[in-house]
Parts: sequence; structure tokens; C-alpha cells
Amino acid sequence: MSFRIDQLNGILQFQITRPHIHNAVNHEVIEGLTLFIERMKQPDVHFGVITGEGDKAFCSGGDLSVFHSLVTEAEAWEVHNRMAMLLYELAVQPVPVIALINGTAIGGGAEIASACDYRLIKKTAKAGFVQGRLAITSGWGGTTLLHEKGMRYDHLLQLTTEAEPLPADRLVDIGWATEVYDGDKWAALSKFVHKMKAHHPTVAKAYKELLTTKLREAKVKERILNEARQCAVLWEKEPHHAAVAQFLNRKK
Ligand SMILES: CCC(=O)SCCNC(=O)CCNC(=O)[C@H](O)C(C)(C)COP(=O)(O)OP(=O)(O)OC[C@H]1O[C@@H](n2cnc3c(N)ncnc32)[C@H](O)[C@@H]1OP(=O)(O)O
Repeated sequence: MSFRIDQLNGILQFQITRPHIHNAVNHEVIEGLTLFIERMKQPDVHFGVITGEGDKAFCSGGDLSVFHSLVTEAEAWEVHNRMAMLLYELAVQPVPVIALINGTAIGGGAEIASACDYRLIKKTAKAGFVQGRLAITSGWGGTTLLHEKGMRYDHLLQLTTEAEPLPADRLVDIGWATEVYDGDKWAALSKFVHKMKAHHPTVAKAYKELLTTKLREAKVKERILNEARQCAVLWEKEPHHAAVAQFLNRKK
């Protein structure tokens, strides 16, 4: 199984369990995320958490050994469209969702984290929109969501176009990460939600509803689909296929 879902004290946890491959997203992970988002709607869920197993990676994005079989724009669109709609759903969930970034978060992994409400990042972790290295753009809605949620325009443009993973402290400086933690991730999570959990769960839900109204009104869904489409168009081109082949063959 590529994921696990657990619920503890009102916190629904989704963990990608593919540490050998830096928790890259395959079809099973996509199914798991779908299930997680569905379960988050249950009344006994007060927070959602996404994390990766192990101490190296949160998520290294799409599993290139799986998705390199997508050759045409239409094939790529099918996966990007599904992931983009999932991340949109994640962003407008009724409860706050925390990305517990226990290690590297790059490519689609950084997009998943961007769709969450909070990003708690381990002191030694790095994150970034590295898609440009593969001659594509973000395709799961991460850039649109960050822009809509108010990330500073120049910082966002630099993050996406330089395509370099940045250290945790810098990610806080540019307004992407919420807080840096050191030590055990579950202890950090517990500390982070402590004050919010002291109040009735309807409070956080109500504020989240207020703040996500903007996401619903601004036709964000449509723009996210444009982001997915743009990525699918580039995906089909030779520079992307050449970059993926180079990554997959680099140790041969
Ligand atoms: C759909 C949009 C997208 O998300 S496109 C995908 C964007 N992601 C990437 O380009 C990440 C590619 N991966 C990397 O840059 C590196 O593997 C990172 C994550 C930095 C880790 O580097 P390092 O610590 O040196 O480990 P490594 O490269 O030896 O990796 C260990 C094994 O994991 C694999 N891996 C990692 N990430 C992916 C991935 N996204 N897709 C497929 N495989 C991945 C590596 O290939 C490696 O496998 P193996 O042990 O050589 O068999």
C-alpha cells in the first residue's frame, strides 16, 4: 500500500508510504488522497494532516517512473486534471489542513503542500517548484492557489521560474512556509494545533469558510484547470521527455 490514513483525536492523517522513492505520487497515492479528502468531510474530523513516511521526503512529486508512460498532451491532461481538482478540493475543505513537511517537498509535492492551509517544515528540509528543470510548469494548481492565497507576486514568480529547492528558513521569509520545526514531527504538529484545538471546532471551520469564499468566487477552479492544461501542453514536447529520460537514466 502506498499510503495510510489514520484518525487520532479529531485529526485525520494522510501519510504517503513510499520512502524508498521519496514518497513520489503514483496512481495508488492519488486514490488515497481522494479517500482522505472524502473522509475529511466527516463531522468528527477537525483537522487534516498530510505528511510523508521516513525522515527524507515529504513528497518528490509525480513518480516519473510511472508517469513517463504519459506521452501525449491528452494523456498528461488526464492525470493533471485529476490532481488539480483534488488539490482544489483540498484547498476548500471545511477543516484546516496542515502539510507536515518532514523532508524534501518538490515538484507536485510542493504543490500538494501549497494546497494545504499551513506548511510546517522541518529545519533541514528543502522545498521548491522544480518543474522547470523538466521543461514543464506546475500542473496541479499549486501556483494558482499560492497566488490566490496572497503569496507575494515576485516571490512566487522567483520560486517557480528559478526551479530551485529552497531551505526552510528562506521558505518562511518568502511567505510559503508557516513555521519551521526541529525534532519529532508529531510533537511539532501537536504543539502547532494546541491553541486552535482549545476552542470549539466550529470556530476554525467558520474562519476557513470565510477565507475560502475568495477561492470559490475568483473562478479559481477554472484557472487551476488552465494551469493543468498549460503543463499538459509542455509535457508532450521533446524537451520534457528528454529531461525525464535523463533523470531516469542518470545512474545507468
Ligand atoms: C507531475 C509534476 C511533477 O511532480 S514532476 C516530478 C518532479 N520531481 C522531480 O523532478 C524529483 C526528482 N527527484 C529528485 O530530484 C531526487 O530524487 C531527490 C528527490 C532530490 C532526492 O535525491 P537523492 O537524495 O539524491 O535520492 P535519489 O535521487 O537517489 O532518489 C532515491 C530513489 O528515488 C527515486 N525518485 C525520487 N524522486 C522520484 C520521482 N519523483 N519519480 C521517480 N523516482 C523518484 C530515484 O530515482 C531513486 O531511485 P533508485 O534508487 O535510483 O531506483
